[in-house]
Amino acid sequence: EPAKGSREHIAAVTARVDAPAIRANAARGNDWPAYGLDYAETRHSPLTAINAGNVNTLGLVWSYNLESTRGVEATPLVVDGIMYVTASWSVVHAVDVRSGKRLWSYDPKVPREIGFKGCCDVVNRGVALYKGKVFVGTFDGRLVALDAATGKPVWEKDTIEDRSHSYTVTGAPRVIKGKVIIGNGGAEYGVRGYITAYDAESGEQKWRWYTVPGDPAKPFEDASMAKAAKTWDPAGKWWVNGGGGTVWNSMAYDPELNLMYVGTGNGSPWNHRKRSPGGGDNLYLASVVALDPDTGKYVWHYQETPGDNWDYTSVQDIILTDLTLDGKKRKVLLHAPKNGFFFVIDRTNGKFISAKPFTEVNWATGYDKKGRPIETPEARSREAFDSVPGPFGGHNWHAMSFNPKTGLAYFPVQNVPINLAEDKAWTHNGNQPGQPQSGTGWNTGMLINTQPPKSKAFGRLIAWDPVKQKEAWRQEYTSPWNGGTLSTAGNLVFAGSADGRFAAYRADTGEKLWEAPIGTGIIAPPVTYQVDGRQYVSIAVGWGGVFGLMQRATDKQDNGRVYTFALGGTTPLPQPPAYALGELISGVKYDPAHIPEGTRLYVSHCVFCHGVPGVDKGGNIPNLGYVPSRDIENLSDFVFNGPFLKKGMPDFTGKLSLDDVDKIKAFIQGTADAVRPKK
Ligand SMILES: O=C(O)c1cc(C(=O)O)c2c(n1)C(=O)C(=O)c1cc(C(=O)O)[nH]c1-2
Ligand SMILES: [Ca+2]
Repeated sequence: EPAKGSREHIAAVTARVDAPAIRANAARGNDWPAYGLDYAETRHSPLTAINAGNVNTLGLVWSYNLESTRGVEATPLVVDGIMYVTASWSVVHAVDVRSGKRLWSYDPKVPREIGFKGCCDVVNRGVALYKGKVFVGTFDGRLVALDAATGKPVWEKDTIEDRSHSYTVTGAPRVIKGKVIIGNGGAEYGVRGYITAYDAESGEQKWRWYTVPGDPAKPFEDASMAKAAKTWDPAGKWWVNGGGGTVWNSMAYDPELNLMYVGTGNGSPWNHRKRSPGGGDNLYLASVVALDPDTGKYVWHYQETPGDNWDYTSVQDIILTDLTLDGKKRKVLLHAPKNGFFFVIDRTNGKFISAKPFTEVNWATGYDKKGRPIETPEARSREAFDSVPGPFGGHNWHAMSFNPKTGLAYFPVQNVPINLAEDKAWTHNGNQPGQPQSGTGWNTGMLINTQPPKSKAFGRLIAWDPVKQKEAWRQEYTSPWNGGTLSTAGNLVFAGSADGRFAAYRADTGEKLWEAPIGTGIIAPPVTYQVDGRQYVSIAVGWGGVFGLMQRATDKQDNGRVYTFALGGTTPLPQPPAYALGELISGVKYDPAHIPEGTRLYVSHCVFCHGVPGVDKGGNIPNLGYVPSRDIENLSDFVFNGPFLKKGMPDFTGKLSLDDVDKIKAFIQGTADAVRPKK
């Protein structure tokens, strides 16, 4: 017997992680060997040692510093006490659960200068584990296989077929039938979505499936693309910008049906009229698609948001389960995408069963019997529309779990108010292949927040009954953007929140039973597992993601950390340092006549990282209302080849003029002046 935590031990226990082991573990719950725990991605653990009766004695065992200052979104994987977790910039850490100490770490050395190529922070949602190898998709689009015992790279593949466009990888790979499967992101900048399978052993590419058709003047890759092209209008030249449909988060697999399921992303540009002037559903955007995992061949799809116009990605977690509906047992999939409706779909054939709103919704009143949304007249307004849910989703990537005993799905629900109006001047310019990818502003074909949004911000944790299609309970949060969930057979739901609390709730009633004040905002989902007969709960913490770039709900902020809890744990919680906002800027000279144009420039180049000056309070990226006033006076020093290129800020040389910068300054100081409390 090699010593626990030794290379021999790690090699032996990780070598055993294969399909039968992952399936057997789903019933025992000793390990957490795959992203959603099992292929059905239920995130429901059968462990009961920690339960509703004793969770109040849960305490910290150890915390581990991820040395990360940006968003941490990873689901840690654990096999016999060996944990694999990722931090920002796709850095992988192997941690010994028995000691809380580092075994190894691996930094894929993503060039920090490309940070701006991602819409939504330099995050990573975790690794896949299979037969002794750990697989990570890196922010710059590589898929790297590491030796699980040593952290040394075994093979590496470039998954990006066109580097003139801003593709990034933030999602966790999955391993299905010996193939590592990974998609990518970039639909805020103009890319064509696809998903690729590589042989886990050799890295050889096995298949690739595109989610949207390419240039119709060229041969289509397969029949699914020819079929999809009929739902797009060539007058929109969607292929120039790529069309979107990125697969940046969810996958699930049904071994009996031999089908894998992927969720696809929004249209690129967002604006449907710009993308496809004659209308059309624009397949396979915002859909759940079933593929043959052996060949990558399209089998069926169900499109949740036809003709997407609101960044309504359908990449949210997909959960496979069986439900008794009208007295019949049905193989279904459960899905709560950004668009605010909870879907129950027949996973054998993609047939729509039901959809009901799980949150406030104003773009559609419901779904008809065929599974098409009934849109409200204002939903496609050119002038202005605060879509609810907003583009950050009624539910984003934050993990959902499903407890078959309570019959409830648990996930965080929210609204982030955003106003959308058509950018009438938008053209394909600036995003042509071969030209420098702009990436210096979202390429949406929309004016975003040039008019102040009126919808309300909120966040809550809900339990949803997919049979009744009804909320069973809720817990209100203090803000949007909260952590994903873990469900356990101990009648518990665990989840963290934006305001830095990690809590356990009764799964059947929602009553809060336990809480740990972590301090730092939480977005990632917890996991649970058993080591040497003791049950643990772990959560990776690190504020960030798209909302976390510009806003936060805490006054404390620490590096990324993994926290591990067990019954009777007595380690004191680390106290994160306080986060203090600076003074509101003042005295920067400007011409008020510049404010309207400055607003347009600011919202198209700055707002999605820096937020609204003096209104948002700054997240991981400073709010420009609260930096030293002289930095705004000297704004061009930061905008053109500035000091933050190494942190991922773009260089706006050639994209903005000195005049433009003056107008942006006017907007920043003007907005700060407008919100300054009157004496
Ligand atoms: O369309 C895309 O390709 C794409 C990619 C990503 C991503 O890769 O993180 C996000 C989004 N869209 C998106 O719309 C979104 O709200 C979002 C939030 C986050 C995050 O990690 O916090 N990523 C993304
Ligand atoms: Ca998106």
